[in-house]
Amino acid sequence: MLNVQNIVYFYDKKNTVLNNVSFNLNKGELLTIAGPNGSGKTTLIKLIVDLLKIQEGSIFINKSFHDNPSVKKEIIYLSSEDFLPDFLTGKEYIEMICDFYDTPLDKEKLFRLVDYYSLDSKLDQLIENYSHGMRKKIQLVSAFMINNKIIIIDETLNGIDVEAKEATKLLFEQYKRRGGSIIMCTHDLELVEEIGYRVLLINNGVIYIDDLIENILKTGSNLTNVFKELIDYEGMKNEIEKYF
Ligand SMILES: Nc1ncnc2c1ncn2[C@@H]1O[C@H](COP(=O)(O)OP(=O)(O)OP(=O)(O)O)[C@@H](O)[C@H]1O
Repeated sequence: MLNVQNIVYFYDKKNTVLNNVSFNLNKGELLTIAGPNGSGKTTLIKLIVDLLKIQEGSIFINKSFHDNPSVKKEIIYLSSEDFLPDFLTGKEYIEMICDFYDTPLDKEKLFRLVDYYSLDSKLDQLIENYSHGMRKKIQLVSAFMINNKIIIIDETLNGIDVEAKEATKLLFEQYKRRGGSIIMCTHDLELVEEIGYRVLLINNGVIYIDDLIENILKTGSNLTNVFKELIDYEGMKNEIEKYF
C-alpha cells in the first residue's frame, strides 16, 4: 500500500534529519514508529502526507507517486498538533471529513463512535470549546468513519482517557481486519508492545530496527530494553549516580 524508498531530508544543509529511510506498509498492517524526541518521526510522516516536499528518495501509495491527487485520499492524517477548524461543530467536522473522502455519513456508526469516545453530548458544540483530549477524540472518530484507508496517527493517543484508548485498540483491530492499514507514532512503548504488530524504531534519522514485535519479545528482551541500549542507559545511570 505504501512504499517509502531511500528518503533523505534536511531542514538545513548542516543537519540531515532523515538518512536513507526505506520501508513498506502492507494492507491490513499496523506499523508503530517509535524513537527519541527529534529522531525524525514527524518529519517522516509530513513527507508521506506531502506537507513537506521530498528532497531525495520517493514515496508511493498504491504504486502511484504520493503527491498524485488521486492517491491523496488514500491517507487520513491525524496530526500531533491537533489543528482543527475551531469554527465548526464536531458534527460539522465529521460531515466535512466524510464529504472529503466521498463517504456517505453512516449515522449508526457515528452514534456508536461518539458513544465510545464520550463525545455524544458535545457533537453540536463548536470545536473551539473542546478540551485537548476531546480534540484528539474527534479526530479518531472522523478517521474510523472512513474505511480501507491508511490512517496515520502522530501522537494522537497521548492524552486520551482509558475508555477511549481501549476503544481505539479494538477499533484498530477491526480496521485492519477490514483491509485498512495504520501507522502510529508514539512514545508509549507498552502500547506498542500491546497492539503494534510491527515496530520501526528511528534514531537520529536512521532506521535502527524494523521488525515484528513478537521477534523482539522472543529474544527475551522488550522495547524498553532496546531503547535503553539505544540511549546508553547504563552510561547515563553511572553518570547520574556519580554527579547527582
Ligand atoms: N521546521 C523545522 N525547521 C528546522 N528544523 C526542524 C523543523 N522541524 C523539525 N526540525 C528538526 O528536525 C529534527 C526531527 O524533528 P521531528 O519533529 O521530525 O522529530 P520527532 O521524532 O517527531 O520528535 P518528537 O518525538 O519530539 O515529536 C529535530 O532535530 C528538529 O529540531
